[in-house]
Amino acid sequence: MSTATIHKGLAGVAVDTTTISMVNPETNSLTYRGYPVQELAAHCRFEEVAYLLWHGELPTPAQLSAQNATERAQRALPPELISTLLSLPATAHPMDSLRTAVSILGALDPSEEDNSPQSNHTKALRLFAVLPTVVALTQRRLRGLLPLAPRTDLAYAENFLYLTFGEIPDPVVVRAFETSLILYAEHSFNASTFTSRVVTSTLSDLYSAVTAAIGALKGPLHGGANEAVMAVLTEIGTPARAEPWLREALAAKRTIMGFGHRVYKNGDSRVPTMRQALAEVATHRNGTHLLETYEALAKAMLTAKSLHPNLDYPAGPAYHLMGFDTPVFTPIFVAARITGWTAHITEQLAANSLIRPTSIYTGPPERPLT
Ligand SMILES: CC(=O)SCCNC(=O)CCNC(=O)[C@H](O)C(C)(C)COP(=O)(O)OP(=O)(O)OC[C@H]1O[C@@H](n2cnc3c(N)ncnc32)[C@H](O)[C@@H]1OP(=O)(O)O
Ligand SMILES: O=C([O-])CC(=O)C(=O)O
Repeated sequence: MSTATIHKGLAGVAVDTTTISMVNPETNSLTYRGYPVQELAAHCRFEEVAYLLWHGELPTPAQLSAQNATERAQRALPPELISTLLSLPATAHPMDSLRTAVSILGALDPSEEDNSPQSNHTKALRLFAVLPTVVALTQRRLRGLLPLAPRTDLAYAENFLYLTFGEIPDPVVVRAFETSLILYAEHSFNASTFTSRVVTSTLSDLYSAVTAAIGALKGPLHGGANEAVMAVLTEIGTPARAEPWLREALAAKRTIMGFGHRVYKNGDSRVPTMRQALAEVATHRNGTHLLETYEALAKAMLTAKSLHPNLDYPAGPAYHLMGFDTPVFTPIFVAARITGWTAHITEQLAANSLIRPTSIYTGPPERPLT
């Protein structure tokens, strides 16, 4: 029997260094390239944060306008992609559509196999530009609406919302949406980012790494929780039901989506900022009742299990009040996290080592076949 120690779920195991973000559960802080995420959310546009994650520094005005021009010029989807997306069953989960879209974009890209930093940056910016168009197409399809053409005169967040709803909502909603994108952009070696690094470590291509990362993010223990939270809040219905609902759910050994975190044990650094954004949208969009149910469940969960909410908890109801259908919540997370994933893919390639852990065999001992 081996004496090797098993680290189930790789909990607490540091597998590499990174310069992209630092999650510090002791100080309850998160920095991107050294900048506190709350400050970035308060002062930056999402395009600037994307630049920061990719390049390590915030852009100068000239660098930002060059990036914006390239991004805006690439927002439209190739016709082959539109027809494939529209050929998928209308019941397909939007995460499946998104995963398929990235895979098709890889197959259509003649430079797919070029893993140079320049080529991969070009691909990252292209995915950043087109993902809102794909998400909006899937959202409109859920409502039986035709896709809209992207607008090059609008900034990233405004264009995303316009493509989805056919109009640009109030600045309160735009800002809350952009806040969520900035908070979702990057979070060190989470499961989906690690997945992208594992795929990259085999010297596979960026599209394959992102496709795999989308699959990892879809799960309800990771990004899929923002959709599951909305199901829970809908099931609870009223603030007064939160405590008895939780008692029954915990007695039935249910996992309460949107609570707990592998790294933060005393609260997710991003939640206060997103909770504030949720409160602003709730005031603006007649969502006080939902906010009260949100608060009642969070309070009951802290009392019953000493567990704090994670970012998916405020993001889910905020997206609901903004007007998105629940199956589109995790795809929005993808559109934001493409920045972090692609920064990590570049970092992995710059100092690559095949990621291949070991296991301890506990099956039958060797035995003869005949
Ligand atoms: C953006 C993101 O991806 S954030 C994460 C989003 N995911 C969710 O919200 C899903 C719900 N949460 C969970 O399932 C977990 O908290 C995870 C997967 C996020 C983290 O899990 P781990 O780090 O493995 O924590 P672990 O499972 O060891 O939890 C410790 C204890 O708290 C309990 N616990 C943790 N989270 C929850 C929860 N959401 N509901 C009920 N109990 C929970 C566990 O059952 C365990 O109890 P035990 O010691 O009696 O067995
Ligand atoms: O870090 C994690 O394990 C999950 C998470 O919060 C994220 O990816 O944003």
